[in-house]
Amino acid sequence: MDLGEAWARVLAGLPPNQRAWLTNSRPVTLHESTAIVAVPDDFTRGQLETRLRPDLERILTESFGRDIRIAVTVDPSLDPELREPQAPPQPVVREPLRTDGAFQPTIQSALTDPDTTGQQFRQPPNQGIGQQPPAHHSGQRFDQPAGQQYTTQQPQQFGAPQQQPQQFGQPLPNGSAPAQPATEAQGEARLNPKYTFETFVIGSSNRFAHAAAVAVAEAPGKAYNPQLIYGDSGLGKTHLLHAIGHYVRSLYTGARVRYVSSEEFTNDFINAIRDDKASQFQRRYRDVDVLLIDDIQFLEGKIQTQEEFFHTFNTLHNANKQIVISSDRAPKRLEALEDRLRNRFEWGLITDIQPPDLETRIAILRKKAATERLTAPPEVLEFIASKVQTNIRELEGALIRVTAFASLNRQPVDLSLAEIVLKDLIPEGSKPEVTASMIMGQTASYFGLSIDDLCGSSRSRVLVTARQIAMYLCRELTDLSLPKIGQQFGGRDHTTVMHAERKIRQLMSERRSVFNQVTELTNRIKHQAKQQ
Ligand SMILES: Nc1ncnc2c1ncn2[C@@H]1O[C@H](COP(=O)(O)OP(=O)(O)OP(=O)(O)O)[C@@H](O)[C@H]1O
Repeated sequence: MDLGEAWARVLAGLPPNQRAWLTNSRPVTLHESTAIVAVPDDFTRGQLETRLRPDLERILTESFGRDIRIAVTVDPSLDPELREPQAPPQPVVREPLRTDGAFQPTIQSALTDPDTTGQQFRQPPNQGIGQQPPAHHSGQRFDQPAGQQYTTQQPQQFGAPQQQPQQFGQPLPNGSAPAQPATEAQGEARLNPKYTFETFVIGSSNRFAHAAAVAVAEAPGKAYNPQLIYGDSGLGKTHLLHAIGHYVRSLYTGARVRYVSSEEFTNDFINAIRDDKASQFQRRYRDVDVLLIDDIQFLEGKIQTQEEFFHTFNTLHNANKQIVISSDRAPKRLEALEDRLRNRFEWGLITDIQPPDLETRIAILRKKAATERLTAPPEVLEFIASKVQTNIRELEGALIRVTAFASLNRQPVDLSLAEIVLKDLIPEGSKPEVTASMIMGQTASYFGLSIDDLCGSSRSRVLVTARQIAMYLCRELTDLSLPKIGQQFGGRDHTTVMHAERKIRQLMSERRSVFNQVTELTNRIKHQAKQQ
């Protein structure tokens, strides 16, 4: 059965008062267990997401013989009143600019063979894994050099009236400059300039999440709301959240975008209560057009913060503002989160990211090497990609180690050198768990310091380096988030951890002593983890 047939059963199976809501709706596509349905306006979407959802999902589940959930997207062109009665004949354009929100073709064309009717997502032929989606993707070409896609020459005004879809950002000709300087984008929105769609490598493991993220950025508040991206640590969730933020800001002038980890949200909330600044806090998170909230699992068990986030969510959702959430688990498995929050997450589109396959890992390394100006021949990239399989952060870390070692020794990067540097990498799967306290303990004893020294405020040179190495290793060897690592080191801010990571990466290729210290410590820590 295809989605069209199943949808006919839905229409036949509903009572007339419910069926009326579906008059101008359209089933778009089925991806795994998610049926995407387009409706003409936000009000209808609200009805489908709440009142009609149980019946729709029941009939679809019966039709397909497996659990199906719906994700509802707004496509204003489905509104009969907005259709042009007699559109003048148009010349045939191979890659038309979309003016109606652009989200369904985006997600569909990114995932389907252009020659099929698009009822099933599947990998397009001729498309190498790890490459960009087809050129017709949302009317833009994807074979342009990095930095030239996803940008517009004249960003559109944000908050255009809903019935005027042509006001939404239209991807404009290629090669145009970003609408806003990176510094501004980094400021209020707090976005990492490196995490953009251009630097994100697409493979079968993340294609759906990526396509949905592009769709959401092109039509914030309309395409899918909320979008939830889940997957294991280091697979690119944060990267996608930031990429959405950048792209929205380049498409819509004045769009208010805010990225926050849920730990920061929690701390901010606690401080606001303490300092009696609740209304300031609320303005910060509610007066935005796009809220990107990372690692939502940290809200588990935090009742008051969940309550506050629930209201933030409702305020934004009611005002058709976009919410994008990341989590390390599917919402169903966020057991210590209140039902009403979990339930709201299910209103939108849930997308997962899986560990990348070998070709995608190689493509990621190739891109990383190009952006960081690291030189490594293909066989070395393949070797690294075959050694590190489940965490992209570790994959990048391995590349940095190999190239840093080569530069220190003034040797070319080749296979034998890579084998030497990575010989101690323990095969994944049997990977023992490394904890922050192990790293801190080993680092402290290696440098003849105490844990208190690492957590304290002394800025002597040895101490600063030791502290930064320990933070770097926490980043590389554990799944801890930046704020969590900051907390371990005497409640430091997450930006301090980011700085430490950058600093040590740099020092490793400049100072042999630092490279040796990091390597030696890694071995000791992994050895200890194996013993336990
Ligand atoms: N598909 C990809 N293409 C290019 N780089 C990627 C991709 N996926 C992840 N990365 C890189 O891998 C690193 C880790 O990614 P990121 O921090 O987004 O992971 P995460 O899923 O948010 O992890 P965590 O749950 O631990 O926060 C980043 O440097 C990111 O740029």
